[in-house]
Amino acid sequence: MLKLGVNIDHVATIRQARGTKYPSVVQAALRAEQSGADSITLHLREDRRHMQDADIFALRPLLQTKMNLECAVTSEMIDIAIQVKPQDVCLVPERREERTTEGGLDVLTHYAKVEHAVKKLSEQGIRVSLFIAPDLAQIDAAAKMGAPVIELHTGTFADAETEKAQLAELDKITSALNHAKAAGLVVNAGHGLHYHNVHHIARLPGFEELNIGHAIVAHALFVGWDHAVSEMKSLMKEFAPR
Ligand SMILES: CC(=O)[C@@H](O)[C@H](O)COP(=O)(O)O
Ligand SMILES: NCC(=O)COP(=O)(O)O
Repeated sequence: MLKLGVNIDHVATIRQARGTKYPSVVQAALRAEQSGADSITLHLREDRRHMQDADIFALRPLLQTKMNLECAVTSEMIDIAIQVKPQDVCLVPERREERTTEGGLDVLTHYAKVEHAVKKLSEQGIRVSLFIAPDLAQIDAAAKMGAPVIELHTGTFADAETEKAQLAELDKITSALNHAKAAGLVVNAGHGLHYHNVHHIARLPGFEELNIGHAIVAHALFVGWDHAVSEMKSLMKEFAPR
């Protein structure tokens, strides 16, 4: 069954806007799990604009499902990940001045560095995922370096302004998914997925998990957190192949 990873970064964004103790990311995570989340995703950015180190350490023993920690390929982040020991670490690209994650991790250009990180985390029993563009050469490099999981960046698909552009991106995602499955990889997807576009991705056979955050946090303002999570889960269930 297609799984939902709920990304709670932007619950922390609201908290950090005022430097308050609320809204609680722990409460958000636990209630997301009760509302159907199969895992909790969080991104510890180098600039700590939303999630803080203390959040990650507090959440780790409390989560009932699993933690998918997203982080850049830096020695600081790899050391933190090894201390926290989440079930999954997803290595992502990061530019300090970006508004959100732009594009996938270029594992071809940074092959040696990423391979080293995959090895270090895997030795600790952490399952490593690489957040990459739907690009066959990137997938081949991910498989070659021994990453067991990839997450396909769906941001270009989500941002497409015409149906033609959206379909072209969907074709790329479909080919990438099939290519990665044939290479024996577990394949996730995420970024920019919303209640109005998730069906295109959920209906493709082969994905293990979709990671969705910003749209759920935004929708929760109007329908409440529990409902926003369960509505996304229901939509995915409705469209996922049986
Ligand atoms: C890696 C990814 O796609 C998401 O975790 C996203 O980065 C959420 O955090 P930002 O919105 O800060 O990019
Ligand atoms: N890896 C993608 C993710 O966790 C959620 O991204 P978004 O839904 O906040 O765009």
